[in-house]
Amino acid sequence: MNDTKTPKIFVTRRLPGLHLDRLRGVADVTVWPDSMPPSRDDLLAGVAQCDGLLTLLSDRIDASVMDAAGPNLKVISNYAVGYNNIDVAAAGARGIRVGNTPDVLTDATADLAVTLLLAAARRVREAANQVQTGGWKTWEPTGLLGIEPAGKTLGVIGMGRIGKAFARRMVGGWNMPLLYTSRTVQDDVDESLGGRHVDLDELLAQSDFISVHVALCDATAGLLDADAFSRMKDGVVIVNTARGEIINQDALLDGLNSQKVFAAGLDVTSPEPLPHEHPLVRHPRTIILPHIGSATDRSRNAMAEIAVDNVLHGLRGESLRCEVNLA
Ligand SMILES: NC(=O)c1ccc[n+]([C@@H]2O[C@H](COP(=O)([O-])OP(=O)(O)OC[C@H]3O[C@@H](n4cnc5c(N)ncnc54)[C@H](O)[C@@H]3O)[C@@H](O)[C@H]2O)c1
Ligand SMILES: O=C(O)[C@H](O)CO
Repeated sequence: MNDTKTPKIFVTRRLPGLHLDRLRGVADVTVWPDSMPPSRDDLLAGVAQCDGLLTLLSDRIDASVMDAAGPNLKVISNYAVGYNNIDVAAAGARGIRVGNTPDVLTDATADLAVTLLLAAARRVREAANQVQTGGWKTWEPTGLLGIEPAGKTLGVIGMGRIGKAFARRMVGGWNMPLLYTSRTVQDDVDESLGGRHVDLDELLAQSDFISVHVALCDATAGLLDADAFSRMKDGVVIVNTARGEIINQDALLDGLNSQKVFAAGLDVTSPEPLPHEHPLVRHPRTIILPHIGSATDRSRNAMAEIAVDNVLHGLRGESLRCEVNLA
C-alpha cells in the first residue's frame, strides 16, 4: 500500500467476528448493512472507486461490476470456497486478484452431506412431518421403510477437498465401496479408501448413493440431466452440497415422481432461495436445506479471517492467502 490515498473497500454483508476491524485499520470500509444482498444498482454504486471488494456467493461479480469499480480495483475476495459467482477471466484480464476460503469449511460441509444422505435414505423429513401433523397413528411393520447405506456403492462426483472428506466419512463409517469421478486419479483415495476412479457413465450405472461435490462451471452445469438420471440405478439416493445448477431440477423431479430416485437431500438449489411452493420442496422424498454447508461458528469465523487476509494481501499487491486466479 504505497499509495498515499486511503484504499476503499466495499463489503457486501456483515461478517461474523471482528475480522473486518483489521480492514478498518487500513482502509475506508463500507459494509452493506442489510441482511438481504445489495440490489444490482446498489452493488454497482457501492463498488465505485473501490480498491477491494469482499463479496458473497449471492453477488454476481461480472465485468460490468469490475468496470463500475474502476481502475483501482486490485482484489475481489469471495467469502466462499466456490467462486462461480465471479467472472475470473474478466478479473484476470484486468489484473484483479480473486480469492476464496478453502479448507476451513471442508469438515462442516462434508458433515452436512452425511446428514443429508442419512436423512434422505431414512425418510427423516416424511417421518418428522407425520409426527408434527398428527399422522402418526401407530408403530407399523412396513411404515416409512428406508435404505441402509452399509455395503452399498457410493458414487462421489468431484473428488476435491469436500468430496474426499465426505468419502472418508462414508467409507469409514458405513464400509461403502467407493466410485468417483475426478479430472485426475486420486491415489490417496484409491489407497486409503479403496476408491475406484471411473467415468461418469459407470458411476451412474453402479452407484446406489450419488453425492455431488464438483465445482460449478460451464463443464459441470446440468451434469446430472434427464439422460444422466435415466442411466442411474433404480432407487438411487441423490445428495448435492455443491451448487444447484449442477443438477437439472426438472429431471430430478421426474426421477422422484417415477421412483427412479428414492430420495434426494439438497443443500443447494437453483435459484436460491427455491420458492417454498416449488414441487421439489413439496415432494415428500426431498429434504432441502437453505445452503448451510459451512454454517458453523468455527467455519464461518475462519472464512472471515481468510477473506479479510485476502483483501489485505491484495491491497498490498501480494499474492493472496488463498488465490484462485494467478494475476
Ligand atoms: N453447501 C455449501 O455450503 C458449500 C460449502 C463449501 C463448498 N461448496 C461447494 O462445494 C464445491 C467443492 O468445494 P471443495 O472445497 O471440495 O473444492 P475443490 O476445488 O477441492 O473440489 C472441486 C472439485 O471439482 C473439480 N472440478 C473443477 N472444475 C471441474 C471441471 N470443469 N470438470 C470436472 N471437475 C471439475 C475439481 O477437480 C475438484 O475435484 C465448491 O466449489 C462449492 O461450490 C458448498
Ligand atoms: O462455496 C462455499 O463456500 C459455500 O457454498 C458457502 O460456504
